[in-house]
Amino acid sequence: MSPSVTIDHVSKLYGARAALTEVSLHLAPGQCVALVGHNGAGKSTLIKLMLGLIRPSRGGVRLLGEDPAGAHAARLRRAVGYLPENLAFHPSLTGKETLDFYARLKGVSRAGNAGLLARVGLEAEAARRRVGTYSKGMRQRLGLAQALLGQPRVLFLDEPTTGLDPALRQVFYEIVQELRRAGVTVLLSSHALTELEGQTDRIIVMNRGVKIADGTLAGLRHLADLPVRIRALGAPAAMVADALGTLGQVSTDGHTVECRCAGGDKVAVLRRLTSLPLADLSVVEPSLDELYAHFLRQEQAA
Ligand SMILES: Nc1ncnc2c1ncn2[C@@H]1O[C@H](COP(=O)(O)OP(=O)(O)OP(=O)(O)O)[C@@H](O)[C@H]1O
Repeated sequence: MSPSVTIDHVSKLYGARAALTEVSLHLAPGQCVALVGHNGAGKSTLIKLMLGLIRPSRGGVRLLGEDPAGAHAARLRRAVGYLPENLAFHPSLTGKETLDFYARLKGVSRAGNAGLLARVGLEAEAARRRVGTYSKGMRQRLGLAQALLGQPRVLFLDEPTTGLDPALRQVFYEIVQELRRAGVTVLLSSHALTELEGQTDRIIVMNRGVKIADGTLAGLRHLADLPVRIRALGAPAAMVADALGTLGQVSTDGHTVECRCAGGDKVAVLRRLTSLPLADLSVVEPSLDELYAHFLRQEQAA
C-alpha cells in the first residue's frame, strides 16, 4: 500500500533558524500516529508542510502521492482534514452555520453536516446555538466536525485534546479509532503523553526540529530498555530480595515491595516472585512520559 504521506529528508529554515532538520517519515493508510515533543520541537511546522501551507527549504513532501503545495493543492486539500491548535470560530454564527461555512470553503457538500455534528456529540439543540455560548469542549467538538468535512483520507490534529475533560477525550479517541478502521491516516500532535498510550499505532518523538525516535510503544520500550518495575504485595522485602538475588533491586514503602529489573530479566524475575506467598503482583512498564524523557536525555548526551 503506498504511503498517504511521505517526508523525505526535509529541512525547514526560517532565516538562520532551523525549524526542522533532515526529517524523513512515511504515514500509511489506516495508521494513527502521535507526534510528540516540547514546545518548538517542530510539530506544527511538520503538519504545515504536509498540508502544503509552507514549503520545505530542502527535501520533498508528498501527500497522497502529490506535492501538497503544487498545482493540484486545492483538490488535494479536499481529501485532507485539519484541526489547528487554536481554531477561532465566529461567535455570532451557530454551530450549524459554522460547519456550513467551512463546507462551502472546502467545496464539499453540506448534506451530511447534521449527521457530522451529531457524530461529534453536538445534537440539534446545540447546533442551533451560537458558538459564542459554547464551552471549550463544544468548540473542540465543532473543530473536529470541521476537520471531518468531506470524509478526509488524511487527518491532521494539532493538540486536539488540550483542555478537554476525560469523558470528552474518550469520545474523541473513539472517533479516531473508527476513522482508523475506515483506513484514514490520522496524525495527532500532543503534549499529553499518558493519554496517548493505547490510542496510537506509532509514536514519533521530535526535539528541536530533529526526529529522535519513531516506533510502536512496544518498539520504543524495547529500544529504550528502561528498567521495569514489578510490585509485589504480601511478602516481606527481605524475602523478595532473597528470591531475586542479583536479578533486581528491591525497595519498599513498608506496604508494597517494588523490584526494579532490566526488561530482559522481567520473565525470570516474575518466575521467582510467583514462587513466593504473595497476595498480589503487578508489572509497571515504563510509561510514555518516561520513554520520552529517556529519548530526550539520550539526544542531549549525544
Ligand atoms: N513562521 C515562523 N517564523 C520563524 N520561526 C518559526 C516560524 N514557525 C515556527 N518557527 C520556529 O520553528 C521552531 C518549531 O516551531 P513549531 O511551531 O513547529 O513547534 P511545535 O513543536 O509545534 O511547538 P508548540 O508545541 O509550541 O506548538 C520554533 O523554534 C519556532 O520558533
